[in-house]
Amino acid sequence: MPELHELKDSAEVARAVADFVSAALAARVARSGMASLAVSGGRTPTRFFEELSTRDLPWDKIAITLVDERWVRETSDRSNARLVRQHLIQNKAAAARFVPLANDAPTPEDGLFAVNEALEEMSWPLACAILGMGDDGHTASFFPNGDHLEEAIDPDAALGLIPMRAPDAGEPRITLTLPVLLGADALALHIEGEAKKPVLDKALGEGPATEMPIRAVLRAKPGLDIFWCP
Ligand SMILES: O=C1O[C@H](COP(=O)(O)O)[C@@H](O)[C@H](O)[C@H]1O
Repeated sequence: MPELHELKDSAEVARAVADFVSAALAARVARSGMASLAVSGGRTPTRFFEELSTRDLPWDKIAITLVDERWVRETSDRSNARLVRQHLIQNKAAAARFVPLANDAPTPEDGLFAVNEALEEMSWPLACAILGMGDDGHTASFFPNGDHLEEAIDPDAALGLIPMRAPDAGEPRITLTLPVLLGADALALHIEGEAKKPVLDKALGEGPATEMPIRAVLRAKPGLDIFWCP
């Protein structure tokens, strides 16, 4: 069963997730001298990003990337990188190195090589990864009916980063794959709002992971920490 942390409100969740991330980053820097964090985009993480950005951490030894990205320019308000720059790479965390998952190439396929090269400069495996979840049960860019979904949620996936297109994904996407996320020292799911609880309950039930891809994570990591508030 997952470890469900039910918090009062968004501010409490932000503090709890920031505590979780800070502990993982501090432990890894103490052990290895540097650490990497992968965060989600979307609407949920803003407050958590702002809280984390104020924490006393050795930010100059920390690299931050995303678990997934929409293939748009950073000027777009759909850009997850834009969200990270505006709300996380601020305050004390301004000293961290941010490695975006998108570039100016016209498609994720065209940009993949350069993104992989940039990611290689980070320390691996991740010290921490924070996932979100959409109302359709997608996480990262593991979308139902995604053209590379089966490859992305294969625990033995050969690639760590792959493009993804799906009918409900909006833009073309790029996403870290399941084994990269599972390899993190600390992995958690951060969700907020009454509407997400029944989605989570359904995901914890039976059914194919391709229908609700968050199941791939819940099943591979049964003790997953889940942070939620109404
Ligand atoms: O498109 C995305 O959506 C999910 C969930 O976002 P939310 O707006 O419901 O919080 C997010 O985790 C993912 O990173 C993002 O690309």
